[in-house]
Amino acid sequence: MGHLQITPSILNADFANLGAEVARIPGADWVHVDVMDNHFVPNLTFGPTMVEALARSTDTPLDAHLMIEDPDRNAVTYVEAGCGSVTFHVEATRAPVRLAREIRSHGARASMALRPATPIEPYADLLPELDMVLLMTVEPGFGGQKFLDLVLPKIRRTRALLDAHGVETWLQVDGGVSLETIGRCAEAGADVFVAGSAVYSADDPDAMVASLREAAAAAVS
Ligand SMILES: O=C(CO)[C@@H](O)[C@H](O)COP(=O)(O)O
Ligand SMILES: [Co+2]
Repeated sequence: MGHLQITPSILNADFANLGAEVARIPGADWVHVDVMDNHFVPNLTFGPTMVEALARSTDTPLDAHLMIEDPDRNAVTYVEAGCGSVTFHVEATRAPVRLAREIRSHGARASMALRPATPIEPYADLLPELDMVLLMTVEPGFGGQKFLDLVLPKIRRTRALLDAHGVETWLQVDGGVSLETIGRCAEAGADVFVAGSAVYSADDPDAMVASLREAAAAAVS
């Protein structure tokens, strides 16, 4: 397991002031940008032009979560826009190995996301091709949803598969992560934590980033 990282999602931030919103979380390891196309999920956010502007506004690396159809066609655009990590959904791609290799060859970390009901086992042999696996702990599409405890066994099984492969692949969880739920995720084996509403509904978002980090560390100490 790598060191514990906190990756705030700007989905619940003020979209009219994104540069300023990101400046409120200097303690974040990454900024998580949720790209939604209104096809793969029933919500629409922003595309590469916005992401590129955001990348210029901060030194914190961007972690793009692509909830789009046909990521095979568009994922590299987000590397070119300045993202240090690009996550595609396995349910949306025709060729996950080719896509992961393409993202890596353009210089970004390659990551693959699974919806809550998608099992990890069919993809076990792909893990060495990936820098990160993202397990969704809500149905993708919206911030502020309730954490799905039913994903916890899959987090444990994914951690066991990663350990069995002996790879450095990070294990990210996304959806409903808060002070109340982050300990369960860490204890199950996650090491990268996306938190949207928990961070941006806090009076002091950066203090919440620190508190989340402490809560995750306490669960595995
Ligand atoms: O990808 C998604 C939602 O589809 C997430 O990144 C959420 O935006 C996280 O928000 P919270 O569940 O933490 O409020
Ligand atoms: Co996300």
